[in-house]
Amino acid sequence: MRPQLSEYPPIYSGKVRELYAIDAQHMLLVASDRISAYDHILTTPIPDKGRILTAMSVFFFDELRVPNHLAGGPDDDRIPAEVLGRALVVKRLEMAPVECVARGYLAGSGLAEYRATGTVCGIPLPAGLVDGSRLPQPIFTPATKAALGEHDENVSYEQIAATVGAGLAARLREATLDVYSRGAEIAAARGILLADTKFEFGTTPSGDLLLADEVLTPDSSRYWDAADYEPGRTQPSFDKQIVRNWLTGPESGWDRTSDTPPPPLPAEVVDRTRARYIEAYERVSGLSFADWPGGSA
Ligand SMILES: Nc1ncnc(-c2cnn(Cc3cccc(F)c3)c2)c1Cl
Repeated sequence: MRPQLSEYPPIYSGKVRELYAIDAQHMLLVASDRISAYDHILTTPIPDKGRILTAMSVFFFDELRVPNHLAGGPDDDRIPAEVLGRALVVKRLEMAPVECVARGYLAGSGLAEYRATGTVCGIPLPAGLVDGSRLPQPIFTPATKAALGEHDENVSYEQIAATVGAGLAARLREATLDVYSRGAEIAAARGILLADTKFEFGTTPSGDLLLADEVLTPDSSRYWDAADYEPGRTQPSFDKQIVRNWLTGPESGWDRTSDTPPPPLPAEVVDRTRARYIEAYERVSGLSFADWPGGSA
């Protein structure tokens, strides 16, 4: 008999995820069906988004064989029925206060910093790069965690070393670049470019460094379709472009420069977006989402 979610004290609620306490050593990490766009959490959920992104994290945890915070499988008895398939039992860690970002391509805040300074997080890059340029090799571009609703602040490696110590900073950089490179290689072989990603790591009482949080999902990474890749413009998001186009198109009646919240999404946009998340999972993992726990079936 599975416990009720209400038996677990809530610890933290993020934009699209929640964290609950199971016991002194374990937490429940829950992914919702909420989707955010243009820094707004949309009122319309994408059915199964939480389950699909949980399945993606589990695929990469398993495939990349990285020491990680998982304390059980996706059907662990401690997972309440109402969140089965979109929740994971994880070991409670001492989280490093660093957003560990790896970039293989230039986009977003990295592009903005490059255009202003020719560097990203103090790392000099070749001249002449454009939006979407592939970098000569992936770079570690850490950020400090921002308050809910704020953007993370890119910081230099030296600043991270000053914060967490040279030893842990080196371990974070090495693990970040290793996991990103191997994950990006798997995805690229299946036609999906992981342009960048954000990891979180934590340590156990005995000092082991474990990969935590979500891993190489479309919420923590930029997913681009390799077939549409064309440097020199903003690349379309594999999973969010349908929503972005509708919100900024003539049908939504929404002005993203206004302070008004985005309108609800039409069913067709929701359905196509759900299909894109499933397509991303099945292409990257080679697995069938139909086999994943939870859901109405
Ligand atoms: N294994 C761990 N041990 C200790 N703390 C964390 C931890 C804290 N914060 N976050 C980010 C987050 C993940 C999901 C839902 C949220 F609401 C927030 C993760 C983890 Cl994953």
